Amino acid sequence: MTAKAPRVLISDALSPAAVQIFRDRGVDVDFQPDLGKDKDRLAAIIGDYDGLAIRSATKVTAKILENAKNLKVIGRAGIGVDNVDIPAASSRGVIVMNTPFGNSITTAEHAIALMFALAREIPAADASTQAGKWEKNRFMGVEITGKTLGVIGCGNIGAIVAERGVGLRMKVIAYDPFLSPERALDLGVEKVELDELLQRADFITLHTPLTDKTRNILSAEALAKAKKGVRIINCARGGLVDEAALRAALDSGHVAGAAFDVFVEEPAKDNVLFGHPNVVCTPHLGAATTEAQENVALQVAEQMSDYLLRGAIQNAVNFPSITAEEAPKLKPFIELAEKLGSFAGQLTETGLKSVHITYEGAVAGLKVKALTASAIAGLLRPMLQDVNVVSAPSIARERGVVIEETIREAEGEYDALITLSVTTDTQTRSVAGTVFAGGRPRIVAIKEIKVDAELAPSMLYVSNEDKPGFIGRFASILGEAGVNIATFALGRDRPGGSAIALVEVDGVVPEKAIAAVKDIAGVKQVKSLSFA
Ligand SMILES: NC(=O)c1ccc[n+]([C@@H]2O[C@H](COP(=O)([O-])OP(=O)(O)OC[C@H]3O[C@@H](n4cnc5c(N)ncnc54)[C@H](O)[C@@H]3O)[C@@H](O)[C@H]2O)c1
Ligand SMILES: O=C(O)CC[C@@H](O)C(=O)O
Repeated sequence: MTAKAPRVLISDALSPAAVQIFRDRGVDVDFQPDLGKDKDRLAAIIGDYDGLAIRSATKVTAKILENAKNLKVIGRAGIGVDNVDIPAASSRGVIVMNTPFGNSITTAEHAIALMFALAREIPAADASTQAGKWEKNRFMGVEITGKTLGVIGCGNIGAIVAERGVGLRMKVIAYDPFLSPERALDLGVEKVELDELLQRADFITLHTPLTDKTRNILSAEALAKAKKGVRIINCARGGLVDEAALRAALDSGHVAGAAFDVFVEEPAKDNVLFGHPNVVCTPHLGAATTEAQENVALQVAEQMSDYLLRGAIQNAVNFPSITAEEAPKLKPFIELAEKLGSFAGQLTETGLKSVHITYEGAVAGLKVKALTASAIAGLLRPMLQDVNVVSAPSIARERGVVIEETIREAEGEYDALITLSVTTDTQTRSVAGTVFAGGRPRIVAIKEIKVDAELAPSMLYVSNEDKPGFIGRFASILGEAGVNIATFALGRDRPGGSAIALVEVDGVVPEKAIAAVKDIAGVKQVKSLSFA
């Protein structure tokens, strides 16, 4: 039987190149470029799709996600993912990926274009000339050469703008707390604090994401500190500049001009900046070139197909990246991590406090974040419904569970070992496993007692005092209950000490038989486990 092709909905105006990529890769694609504007219709049909490819018009809200019963991945053909409710997507296990570089050059070029438009009043001069006015004396511009360009946010796009600024013989200064001195040197920019940038810049260009820290980074107070006659360009996100305060600063002449591609409210139909003679506006065109749109459309279609067809994760904002080459190597360890988590989760009866996962040997070189997420998903699944590898870490964090990882060389007899220690209100329990040849995960220690067992769909776990007679009595209880024992793994810390048994059984062990096992002298805990 051939597997059903995954279905992807494109709900914004992506380049048709994306449609072709999906088709070539064997993904069933539905291209509805205007759907993003119709949230009710989107909510009505989203349940039919495994993937959703968007630009900025589609708003993926928690409500849309509630209806997205089959959704596995959202792909943003572009950079900003502020139109996606990431926590809601994560808690539903939906991967959200973007294309961080495909439109950077284009957007940087738009910022430079707007800088020239401001410096030489090109839009107003164009309108006047085409109106037959020939106002040669009205439009007196400023030269850019030798001026100071202040870049706020020197990441992908800011760095390209900075380099172009240096090429234009400008003095470039940058404010970005995460810009290293080495990178600043490489780019030929001077790293400064925000206040210094405000005091020195003739042009300010913004290139940060919109966060709680950057919202209104150019507030009324900041604008007041800026050099008189400054010109401001925003091609990043609406909300980085206080629009009303900027209008006041333009009206007073303190700010000489502003060029905005992005606005607090979009589509911007009626903005406080509109109508000012020294303001230039474009309708969020930063990424609007044929080249950039092809780049991001191709990239998002490739990334989404890779995930849906091969499990590879690239540029996800809510999960570590896994390449198509890594995916098959990780697979058996993901299964192992999830089973170790499930083992601990099924035995956990009191509140979880912390989880410590140690990766030893070959497994330490793999994407341990993905393995940790799998272990946490396995751990939480017996307690919570609908938890998966994407949502598990955030659910655990929300519940105050501390998650720690240790990565080290192999210390014992296994080339690769994962040890999961779970601390609850009452105890710490550890379980360790490895992957044997053929990719089969096996448990090799429980509570530091050596065992060797595969985790089968139906199992019984028993911990007891190591005393003669236990095995005979145990086997006859199961025999009397008509339960067949498939495999039997035993371990103990020392003769007469603590012992454990992991027993694979065919079918379900009746409660009565479990109660009878509990009554065997020296038995401390008996639990039916399922690893379906
Ligand atoms: N207009 C458009 O069409 C368009 C197109 C693409 C990207 N964008 C937007 O451009 C912005 C930049 O994109 P990018 O790809 O360069 O992002 P990026 O993540 O590569 O760079 C952002 C930079 O901002 C810095 N930063 C973060 N917080 C800061 C703070 N408080 N103060 C100063 N700097 C801070 C970061 O250190 C980083 O270097 C984003 O908001 C993105 O959504 C707009
Ligand atoms: O898709 C667009 O046109 C805008 C893209 C831009 O805002 C981005 O963040 O990549």
